[in-house]
Amino acid sequence: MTQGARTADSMWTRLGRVLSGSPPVARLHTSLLRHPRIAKGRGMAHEGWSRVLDVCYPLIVLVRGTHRGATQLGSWWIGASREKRRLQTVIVLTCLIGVGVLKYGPLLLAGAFLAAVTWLGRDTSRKGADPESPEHIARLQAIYNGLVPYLQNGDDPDQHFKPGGRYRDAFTAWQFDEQDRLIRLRMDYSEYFRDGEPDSRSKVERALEGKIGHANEFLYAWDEEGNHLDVRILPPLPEGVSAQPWPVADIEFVLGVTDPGSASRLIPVLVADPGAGAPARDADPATREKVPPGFSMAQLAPVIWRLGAPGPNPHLLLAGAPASGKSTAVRSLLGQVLARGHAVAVIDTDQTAQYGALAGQRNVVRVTEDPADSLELLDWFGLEAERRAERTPAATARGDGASNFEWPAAVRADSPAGAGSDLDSAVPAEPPLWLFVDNLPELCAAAQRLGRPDPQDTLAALARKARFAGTTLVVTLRTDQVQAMRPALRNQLTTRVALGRVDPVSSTLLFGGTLELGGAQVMPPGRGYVRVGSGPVIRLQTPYAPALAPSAV
Ligand SMILES: Nc1ncnc2c1ncn2[C@@H]1O[C@H](COP(=O)(O)OP(=O)(O)OP(=O)(O)O)[C@@H](O)[C@H]1O
Repeated sequence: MTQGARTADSMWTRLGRVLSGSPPVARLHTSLLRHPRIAKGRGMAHEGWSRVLDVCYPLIVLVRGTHRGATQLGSWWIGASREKRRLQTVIVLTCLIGVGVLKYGPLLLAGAFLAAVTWLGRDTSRKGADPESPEHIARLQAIYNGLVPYLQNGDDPDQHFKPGGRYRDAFTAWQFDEQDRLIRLRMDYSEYFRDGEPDSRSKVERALEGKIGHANEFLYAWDEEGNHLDVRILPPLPEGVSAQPWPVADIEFVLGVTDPGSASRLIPVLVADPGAGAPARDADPATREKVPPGFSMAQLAPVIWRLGAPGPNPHLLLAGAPASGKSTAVRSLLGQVLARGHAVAVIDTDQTAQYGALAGQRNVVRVTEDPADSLELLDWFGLEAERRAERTPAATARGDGASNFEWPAAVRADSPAGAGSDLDSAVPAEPPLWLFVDNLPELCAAAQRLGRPDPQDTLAALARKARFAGTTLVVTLRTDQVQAMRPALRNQLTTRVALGRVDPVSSTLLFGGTLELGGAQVMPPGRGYVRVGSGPVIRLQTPYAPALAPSAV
């Protein structure tokens, strides 16, 4: 805030205090101040007054300097003895006259006077004071104080964190956004702090979240070599985004939306206004022109999963906490896949009947819930991928005949023969084929119960072949089950999504590095993180996709 604005503010505050002496006047005063026109007028008056003060600032400095000089001269005159005063006055006057009679003497004297009064008139009110605003100082100091119990170390020669210390002893950089929210904080800590131990880090991260606010999301970058912690505090991503026809290329699939800074482009997205009820799932390009009531069109950053021919990241691993939105994300993807005429097979060993509405739809090869049927479908998929890999790759990759393709009755669940017989029969010209496995550990447990080999080996082999067969795998599981997953399969599923909170171990397995994610104790459904191939880890909000007929997705 400029000095002018501060002065104007205190003027209004004083006036308010005088006026608000008695309750009725106080009420009138408050309601007057809150009146939109008066508030606007006050804002304009503040602005105008601070501009006037800014323009007149040099004059103010000169007047203040002259005044301070005159005051100092006055006190010298009163304090000095008569003889001393006389002698010093004669010396100074002689010097001034001597300089004044020189060629450029008057100019020199005027310059010296200006320099002296400018120096005397300088703003000394904040000399040595912290340049941050008092509100920011209070917030940063509160965060510092909250970290002291976890980061103080008696052996630290720099004593970055100590009771009674100042936030500047440890914090090296911070940033507030236009809404005055802290969005970045960088700090140094003792070299003796055990930053390699997840437990120690976790305590610091939870303390930071407690002090900065659980409503935010946090990205932590621990620099173990340099003993620095860089924290990024991110605002919530937009909610109310539902599955809709995304304006993207045919080889692109939208996994959700992210921060504008994390995407290379923005696209128009229909967003439900808060409290508008169910998201507009059935919005189509025509309604984009005319936004339905309760919705607005926003330019949002999409998370794009690009599937080329063959693509570098053709398989997706979707991990998430219970009820974090895994099946919903799968449904959103299924809708996009089917809308492009691709074929899908779904294994839902969870038996949640989430995908029941898909059975019998065009290009839905089969939806299985029964473990034996699921394993059979997996076997068929393996043979089919092998057969496709041996056939003309170009035809498969292009998806020639995708829209007119008829699946043989043998593999369709809605046909009488579809319950398992002859699944390995040959299939003619083909659209790209997808296999969705919702809840992989359930399928593994079922295979074990039936005395069958671990499906993870089959899936890993399938994933390797799939690059040349035009097939794509999408596998979901709970985040805490990522550790138990076979690396051979995990390494093949290079597009990674984690919904909900992610513990440090799973985060490292899914996203690598020392990046740690934290934030709200309860994240909204569909909120998480994503990394496509070797790209950066970015935030993700998946679209809402209710279990309806996929033709409307
Ligand atoms: N992107 C989203 N926007 C709004 N609501 C969502 C979103 N994703 C999921 N939900 C809601 O969250 C709830 C749980 O979703 P879902 O069943 O997809 O989670 P899940 O992780 O598959 O659950 P489970 O662990 O039981 O398999 C549902 O009520 C769903 O409607």
